[in-house]
Amino acid sequence: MAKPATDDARKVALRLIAGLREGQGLSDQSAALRGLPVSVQARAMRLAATTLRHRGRADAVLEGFMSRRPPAPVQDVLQLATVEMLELGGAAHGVVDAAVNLTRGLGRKGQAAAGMVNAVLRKVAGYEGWAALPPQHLPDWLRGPVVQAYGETAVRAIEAAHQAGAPLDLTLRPGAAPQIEGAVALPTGSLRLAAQGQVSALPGFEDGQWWVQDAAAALAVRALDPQPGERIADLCAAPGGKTLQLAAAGAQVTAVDISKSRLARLRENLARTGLKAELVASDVLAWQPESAPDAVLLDAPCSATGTIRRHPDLPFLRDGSGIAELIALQARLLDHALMLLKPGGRLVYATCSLLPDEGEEQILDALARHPGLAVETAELQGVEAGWVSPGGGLRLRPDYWPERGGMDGFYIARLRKGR
Ligand SMILES: C[S@@+](CC[C@H](N)C(=O)[O-])C[C@H]1O[C@@H](n2cnc3c(N)ncnc32)[C@H](O)[C@@H]1O
Repeated sequence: MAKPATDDARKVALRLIAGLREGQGLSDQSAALRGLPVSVQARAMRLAATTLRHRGRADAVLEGFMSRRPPAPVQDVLQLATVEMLELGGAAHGVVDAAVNLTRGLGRKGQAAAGMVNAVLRKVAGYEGWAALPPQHLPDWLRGPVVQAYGETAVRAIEAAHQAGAPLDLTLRPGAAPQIEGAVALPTGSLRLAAQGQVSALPGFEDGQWWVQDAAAALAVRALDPQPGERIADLCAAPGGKTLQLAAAGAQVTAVDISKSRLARLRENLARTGLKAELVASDVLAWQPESAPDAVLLDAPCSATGTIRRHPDLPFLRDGSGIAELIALQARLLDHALMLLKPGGRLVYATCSLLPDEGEEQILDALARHPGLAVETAELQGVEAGWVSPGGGLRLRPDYWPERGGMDGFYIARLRKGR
């Protein structure tokens, strides 16, 4: 008989997956986890995330054993059970029994489908081609432009990186050297851990020696090269990985973000690390500092398509319909940030997107709008020559460093304002 905790985790994982159809991402659904033992929460999250990472492959297997696709909640059960057996090595007997019970719990349609679920999953249990199935494709709205930008072979490698998921990267405070078992120093300076355990239990968390930040994200501040005492505006700052880097370098940081709840997380991060920054809750477009900053970091809101390794729900939540609006907002934010910056000052523009429209193209358009503005190629430790795009910015992709565990997709450009 399956353990009750495992059954609970499956039930919660299915609730989380169903929530995507209501537009709720995995991390938006913490209410579904409230009150459950931590182990069940962790197992449910892992099951839901793994199912989403392999959903397309599970469908490919299931299609071979069904003449018609069942209603969505039944398909969710089939996908979850398929991934549990073929990817996570769950014992067929327990997984199939649990899936049949979960299907029966879906009301009248579920009662009618239980026999089919039982029969199909017994066949799935004997399926032998799982390892050879290609990673699931990006959704069409994203795949098209990304294939156009990087080519089919690169996109397959990006899809493989999404399937593999992400390790845990830490940015160290200058001088910190925490002893974390299994941690490996990356060429760019971040520390990487393969295992995703409880972050707050790792050495150096309590005394703020480091913070969690993907290795690609950490390069935006390195490109800005903050100097002690410089006045730096960190625009779109929360939850603040980059604010912490700027403050740790000794800069006087003003961190601006429109979201009060995200700024509260930034405040917690500052308290834990003992680092200092002035926090401003405001729309960047309405913010006017008393004097022009020496440098600006603009980590603009974007499609976040570079973070699918860590957010496997994203392809199922978005349909690309909001991208044009985001691109227009990024351009307005960039113009405003340039207007605030002192003449001759530097500005780093960053987006965690795979789409050139939110990166390379955005900068080309800004250069055309602002005579005197120039892109500077930042020479950074550990950055490979092939990551520098023809326009001089850094194009980072999830398929880079495959032997090390990849990195988030990012675009980072350092600009110099005319005098
Ligand atoms: C990519 S995230 C920033 C991540 C952050 N820089 C870090 O390193 O942790 C984008 C942020 O932009 C903020 N944002 C979106 N539109 C904004 C606006 N018009 N003014 C200020 N902040 C905005 C969001 O609240 C979100 O926190």
